[in-house]
Amino acid sequence: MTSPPVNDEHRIDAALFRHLVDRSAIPLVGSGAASLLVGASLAGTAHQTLAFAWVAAVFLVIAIRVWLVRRCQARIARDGYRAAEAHRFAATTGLSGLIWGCAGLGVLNNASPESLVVIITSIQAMTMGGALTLAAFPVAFYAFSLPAMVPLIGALALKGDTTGTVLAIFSSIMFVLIARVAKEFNGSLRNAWQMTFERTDLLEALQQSHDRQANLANTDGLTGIANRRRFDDLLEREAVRLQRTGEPLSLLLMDVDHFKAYNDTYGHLAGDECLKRVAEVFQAMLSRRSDLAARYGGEEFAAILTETDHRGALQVAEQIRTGVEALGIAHRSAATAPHVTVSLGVVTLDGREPKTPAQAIALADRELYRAKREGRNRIAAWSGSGDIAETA
Ligand SMILES: Nc1nc2c(ncn2[C@@H]2O[C@H](COP(=O)(O)OP(=O)(O)OP(=O)(O)O)[C@@H](O)[C@H]2O)c(=O)[nH]1
Repeated sequence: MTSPPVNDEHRIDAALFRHLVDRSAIPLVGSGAASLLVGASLAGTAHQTLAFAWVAAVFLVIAIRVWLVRRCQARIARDGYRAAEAHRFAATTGLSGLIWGCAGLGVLNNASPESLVVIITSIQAMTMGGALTLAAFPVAFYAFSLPAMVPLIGALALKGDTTGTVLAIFSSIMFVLIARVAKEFNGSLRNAWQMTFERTDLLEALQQSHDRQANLANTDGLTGIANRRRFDDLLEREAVRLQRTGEPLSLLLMDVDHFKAYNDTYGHLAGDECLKRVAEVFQAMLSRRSDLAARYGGEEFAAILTETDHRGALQVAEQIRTGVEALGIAHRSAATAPHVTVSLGVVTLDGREPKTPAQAIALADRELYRAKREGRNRIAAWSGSGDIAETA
C-alpha cells in the first residue's frame, strides 16, 4: 500500500524541495528589503559608500538566486527531483548568508549604536525568516544562517565591552532557538507530506481494487471476454441511444453446434478449451472499439455491433463463422462437419420499429434457432425490412 521507506524519503525530499523552490520569492524579497533598511540606516554616515556597495552585493546575489531558482524549476520539470540540484540551491543560500555575515563584521567597524541595532535585528530577523522559509531543506537553512550569524556573534564577542558580550550571548541563544524552530518545522512538514502520500497511495490502491472488482464482475471467468451482465448493461444503453439517434444497431447470437456431443466425446476440460478458442475468434472479428463480444451463457455467445447496418452485421457474422471453421477443432461426433462449427442469429434494429432489449434478444434467438433448424454452421438474419436467411 505504501512505498518502501527509501522511496518515501525521496518522495518527501522531492516534494519539500519543490515547495521550497516554488516559494523562494519570499526570502529573496525579505533579503532585498532588509538590505535596503540596513543601507538606509547607514546613509549619511562614514560607512555610507561601503554600505551602498554592500546593498549592491546583496542585490547581485538575489539576481544569481533568481536565475538559479528558474534553472532549478526547469530542471525539476524536465528530469524530476535531483539531490545535486538541491545542494546547488543551498550553495546560493550560503552566498546570501555570507553577504549578511559581512554586515555582521561591520559591527566590528565602529558602527553607531543605531546602526548596530538595525544590523543585529536585521540578521536575526533574516535568520528567523530563514527558519520558516528554508526549513523545508535544512541544508539550505544552515548554509544561510551559519555564515550570517557566526560573524555577527564573533564580532560582538570580540568588541570587548559588556554590551557586546551580552549581545553575543543573546544572539547565540537566539540562534540555537531559531535552529530548533527550523528542526521542528521541518519535522512537521515531513509528517504532513508523509500523510499526504499515504492518503494518495491509499486512494490509488482503493481505486485499483475497485477497478479490479468492477472488471471481475463484468468478465467471464472461463473465456476472459465480457459476461452477460456487461452485455445486458450495454444493450440497455444502446437501445436508448438507438431511439435517440436512429443509427442502426446489430446483435449477434452465436451457439456452438453439437457441443453436448463434443463434451461427451472429448471431455468437459477439452470442451472448456474449445469454448476459449471460439471466444477468441468471436472477439477478434469485432473491429470497432464500441463493439462488445460477450459470453451469453454456456456455449452461447452474443455481440453488440454499434452503428452497424444489416449488411455489415452479416459480414461480421460470416467472418466469425468461417473463422471458427478455420480453427479446425476436430469434432468426430458432429453430424454437421468433422470439425467444430457455429450457428449465428443476426438482428439489425434501425429505430423505426422500436424494440426493447428483451425483444431484440428474442428476435436474435429466434434467428439462431432457425439457423440450427436449417442445418447448423450457418447464419439466419432478421432486419426491420423482413427475414433474410444466409447459409454457409
Ligand atoms: N465444457 C463446457 N461445456 C459447457 C459449458 N457450458 C455449457 N456447456 C455444455 O454445452 C452443451 C450444450 O448442449 P445443447 O444445448 O444440447 O446444444 P448442442 O449439443 O450444442 O446442440 P446444438 O446447439 O443443437 O447444436 C451442454 O452439454 C452443456 O453442458 C462450459 O462452460 N464448458
